[in-house]
Amino acid sequence: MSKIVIVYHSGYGHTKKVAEAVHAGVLEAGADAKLMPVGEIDDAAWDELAAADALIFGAPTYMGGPSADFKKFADASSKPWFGQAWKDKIAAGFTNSATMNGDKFSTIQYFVTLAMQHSMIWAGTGMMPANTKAATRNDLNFVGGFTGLLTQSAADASPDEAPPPGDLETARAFGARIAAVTARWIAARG
Ligand SMILES: Cc1cc2nc3c(=O)[nH]c(=O)nc-3n(C[C@H](O)[C@H](O)[C@H](O)COP(=O)(O)O)c2cc1C
Repeated sequence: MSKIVIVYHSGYGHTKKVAEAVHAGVLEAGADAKLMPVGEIDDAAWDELAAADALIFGAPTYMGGPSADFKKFADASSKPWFGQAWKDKIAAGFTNSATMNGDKFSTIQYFVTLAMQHSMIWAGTGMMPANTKAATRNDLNFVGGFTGLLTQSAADASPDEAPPPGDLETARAFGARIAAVTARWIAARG
């Protein structure tokens, strides 16, 4: 069974909701999944990251990039980077923010760069966007991420209210996809 760690930061709980939905999707797809908030990473957690087959990065978009807490984790990952401990693991990422666009892609692009520095294998959403006239807010992939999962939480909504159900369903499907990609990668690797 493949092991997938969702390593994320959430300042106010919205991105945590997304992380939990991604986690549920990974489990539903039959992989072993662990939620790892960046604030709780100790030596044992670094070992778990090194032992995983896939890492899914998650952070809210703050000021057009990943939150500082996530960046602190990324900087600390220079230690496994020295020995290329994450080489050839599957990598994927998600971000949540208040504005529909809000420069979310800068955060996803940062995750891709982080993954490439670690010599990981990036996997995108593999989902078509809901972008027709008939599309509604709770359709799968309404926010329209290809490179990474994008979700939106209204600025005045609590984590109980946002992101909306369609975005959380998209997060579950994303988790299931990354689990499927990881299973294929492991099988091919032998
Ligand atoms: C310091 C700060 C900067 C923010 N910058 C952005 C931004 O650049 N784009 C955006 O769409 N939303 C921005 N927001 C809104 C958050 O992304 C949004 O509230 C998100 O749901 C917070 O997720 P969290 O509850 O997991 O922290 C910002 C919020 C804060 C607190």
